[in-house]
Amino acid sequence: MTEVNAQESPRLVVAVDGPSGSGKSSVSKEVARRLGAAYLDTGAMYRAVAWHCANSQVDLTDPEAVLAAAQGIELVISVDPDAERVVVGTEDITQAIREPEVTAVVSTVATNMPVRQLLVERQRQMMDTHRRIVAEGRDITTVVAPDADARVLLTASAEARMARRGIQLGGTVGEKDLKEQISGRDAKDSTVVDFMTPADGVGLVDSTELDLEQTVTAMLGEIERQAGAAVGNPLEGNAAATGQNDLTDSEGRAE
Ligand SMILES: Nc1ncnc2c1ncn2[C@@H]1O[C@H](COP(=O)(O)OP(=O)(O)O)[C@@H](O)[C@H]1O
Ligand SMILES: Nc1ccn([C@H]2C[C@H](O)[C@@H](COP(=O)(O)OP(=O)(O)O)O2)c(=O)n1
Repeated sequence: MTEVNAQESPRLVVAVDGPSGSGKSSVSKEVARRLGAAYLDTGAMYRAVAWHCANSQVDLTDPEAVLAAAQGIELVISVDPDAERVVVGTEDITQAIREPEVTAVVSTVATNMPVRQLLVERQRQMMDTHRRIVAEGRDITTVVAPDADARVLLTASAEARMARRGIQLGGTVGEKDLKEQISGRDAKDSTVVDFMTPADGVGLVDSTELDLEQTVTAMLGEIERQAGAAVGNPLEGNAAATGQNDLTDSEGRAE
């Protein structure tokens, strides 16, 4: 097996969007590992702002207060696909941002347009500092990085997405709550950005009938089709897993 060496490989920017539970995070992380690339979870940034608001008694119904909180946040987010880490100030909130209390309110942050502008700017800055990066979210293919070397919309049926999230949460969440976490949140989020249909030039990967490995393979095929030589050589290498990931700067300061 030949590994991808991030230092020698050409610059590569991959943008991935899709609805909740389509597999963006798990698939993009694995794709980043195999391409010797950094990984940016932009959803974690919206979640961090939501956590920060809740933690500092900011009124989430007041858009200006939420914007002020987003402007003042001291956020550090890792871009190593093997070491997810989100820190606000001195507090590690990697786990806290996945709690249902944050999931329930994050759309309030994500539908605040000035906050979006601010975070989009920070995401672009972070992406600029990495030669090879896979970034995922809802508006990466259309707003954050429309000029990316490869752009992919990852979808799956609502049933498949709900079933996956149910398993991921250990079967602890009832069907009604799952539906709100998946379809309810997507409905709110899609009032400000379209992540259900691919924009012009964006490839589509439908993972409904695929398992995780098959989805990674399909995604890598689509990236190779679009980005060609920038992908490097070859696709089957797993740089990070074999200790060959040459990311010298595994953190991006998002401020
Ligand atoms: N193609 C797939 N087949 C089966 N399970 C999948 C697939 N893609 C992702 N999963 C699982 O579904 C869950 C949700 O995936 P995740 O990557 O968190 O989605 P998203 O980031 O789009 O919300 C995870 O437990 C993940 O392992
Ligand atoms: N680029 C992005 C990324 C996420 N968001 C929003 C949409 C979601 O409700 C939240 C959290 O995103 P995240 O990707 O963590 O959501 P999932 O639970 O994985 O579906 O942020 C966004 O509006 N734009």
